[in-house]
Amino acid sequence: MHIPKVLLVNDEPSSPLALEGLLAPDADACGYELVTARSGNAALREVLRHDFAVILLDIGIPDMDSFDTAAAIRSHPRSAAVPVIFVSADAGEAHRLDAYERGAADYLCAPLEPQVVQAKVRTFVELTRKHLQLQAQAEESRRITAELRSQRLQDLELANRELELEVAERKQAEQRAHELSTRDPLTGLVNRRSLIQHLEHAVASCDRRRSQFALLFLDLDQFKQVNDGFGHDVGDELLRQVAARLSAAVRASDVVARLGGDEFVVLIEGRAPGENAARVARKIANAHARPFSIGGHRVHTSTSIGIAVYPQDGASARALMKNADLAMYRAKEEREHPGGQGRKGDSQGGKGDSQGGNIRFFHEEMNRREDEREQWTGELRHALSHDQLALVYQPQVDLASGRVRGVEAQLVWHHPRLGQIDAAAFVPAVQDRGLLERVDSWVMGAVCAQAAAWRGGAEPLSTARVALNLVAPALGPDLPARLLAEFRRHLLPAGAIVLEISEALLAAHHAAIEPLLRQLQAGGVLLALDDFGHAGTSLAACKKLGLDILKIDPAFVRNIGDASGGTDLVAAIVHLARALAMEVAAGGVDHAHQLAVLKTLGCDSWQGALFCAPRSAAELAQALPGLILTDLPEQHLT
Ligand SMILES: Nc1nc2c(ncn2[C@@H]2O[C@H](COP(=O)(O)OP(=O)(O)OP(=O)(O)O)[C@@H](O)[C@H]2O)c(=O)[nH]1
Repeated sequence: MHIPKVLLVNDEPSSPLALEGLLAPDADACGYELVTARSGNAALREVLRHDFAVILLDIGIPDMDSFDTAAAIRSHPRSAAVPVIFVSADAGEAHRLDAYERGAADYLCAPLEPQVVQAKVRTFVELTRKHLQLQAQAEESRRITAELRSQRLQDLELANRELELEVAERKQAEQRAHELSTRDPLTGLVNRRSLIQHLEHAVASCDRRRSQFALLFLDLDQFKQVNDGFGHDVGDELLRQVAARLSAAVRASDVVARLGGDEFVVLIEGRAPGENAARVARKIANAHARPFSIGGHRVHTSTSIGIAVYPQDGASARALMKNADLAMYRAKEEREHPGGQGRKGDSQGGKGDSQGGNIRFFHEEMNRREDEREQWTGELRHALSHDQLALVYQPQVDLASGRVRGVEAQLVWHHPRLGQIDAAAFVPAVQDRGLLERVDSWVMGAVCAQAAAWRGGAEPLSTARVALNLVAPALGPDLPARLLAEFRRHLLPAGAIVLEISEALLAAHHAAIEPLLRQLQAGGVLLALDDFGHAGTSLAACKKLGLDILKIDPAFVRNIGDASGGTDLVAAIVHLARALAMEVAAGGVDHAHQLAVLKTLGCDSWQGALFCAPRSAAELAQALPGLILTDLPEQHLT
């Protein structure tokens, strides 16, 4: 704490007015400091240097008049408020009054009474101390106020920063929520919901401007196999890379969306959208021709693309999507069943084959076909539950012995309107895989039951193996279990049942099918490759899969003897099948000369109208004995 000072202006320490000796003991006791000046000028210098509690001014100081000194002290702002006590040997009233008028706080006359002087000085010292205390307190409260203000400012700044941060976070969260609601999380493309909005916007703007836009609907081919073969992560990465290639193939203004699974949509606005769409579709298909490199794997894929143009191919966003989807579906069918009857798209729809995919434009005809398909599907569902399905059997004859070696069961439908129709007439129109699998279950049950019934009867059916065909487009993973359950339920011996597998099914699902085939063979079911030569299956694949029987496509049999080398082709097939230790059977044998050639080539068995058209089980059992003895054209068999 600041120590109060007292200035003694006194020229002569030994004079009767000498103040030092008088105040020194009191200064020590009361805690103040004495400063002495021996002249008026010295006093002024001290005043400029220190703050004093009180000044005791001896009137008889040298070099300046005491009153002038007092006036000089009072005139300076630093010392104006310091009380000045005059000390004088002159106790005259006039002198005293003069001193008070010049601002003296007190006037002391000799002889000085020490206690009085000390008491007066102490009072001013005490006042100064109080004043200093108050000043210190005021200073402290100013400091606290300043600190509080600064603290408050800091708090405010902090609160402000926190608020700004919260606002930014909220904005980010809103942005994220917006992206989540409009973007597909896997690929970052526009999602289905957002695409619908883009479409509706495009519809409105085209209506206003009387313009057009095109929609490309894409679906990857055999994507499931990528998941099954390489794992879901590779499937995900393929989807991401496909998304990137799609985005790279279109302009920035075009919208690329992922609907889900392996389905994508591209929306193309601007001039000549139809032509543009075809060009973009080719570009996209070509972009799929290059393999994708994923985690050390080279993954091949292709895409089926359907194109619909607004407004001619659909009067609303929804209708356009449906029709582009339909066109895509046709493109896929065309790819999976090239030249397939009933599955081939309409010739007016327009199609394009690029290496990495198949492209089709929508045409109204497709809708008509779709309606037909729906009708077939509904009627087949009804047929299944109303006993309208049946099996007919065509014998398969051993070429060497002429005896019936087996029968092929064929599915027919006693249609209430159309009469009896073959499976080929309706199966391609039914897209409901689940329904087709239910039909297959029925076929498996009926064939096994019939085979078991014949087993208990007369030759040759009691030893004939019964072949069956499936209608579902793929062998489901549970198929072996379903077929073997029927097989065992009817106590059939190994080799009693032959499963005929189409080439198309084998080609499309080669990797996944192998363990299923092994399971069937292990359970005693023989396996035949149906209609060989139809879809270009390699014999190496047959060998790898260990198939038992190879059935030559009737189309090749029909060409036996023609000028284009049909016989040579059949000869080559028989030869190769022999080299692979497979049994060879021929289907669709309608003429005796075909049979003669097949025998010469070393074919094992045959079936066809030449011997017997497909018949119901009962009719066949009745007809067989006579057929074996009488109908074979022996002259052609030698
Ligand atoms: N990896 C991955 N697979 C998915 C995703 N969403 C759906 N899938 C799978 O994608 C497959 C799509 O089915 P489909 O289109 O019928 O399969 P596909 O093999 O391409 O058949 P086609 O289109 O007839 O050629 C199914 O196996 C789904 O499980 C996904 O986000 N990631």
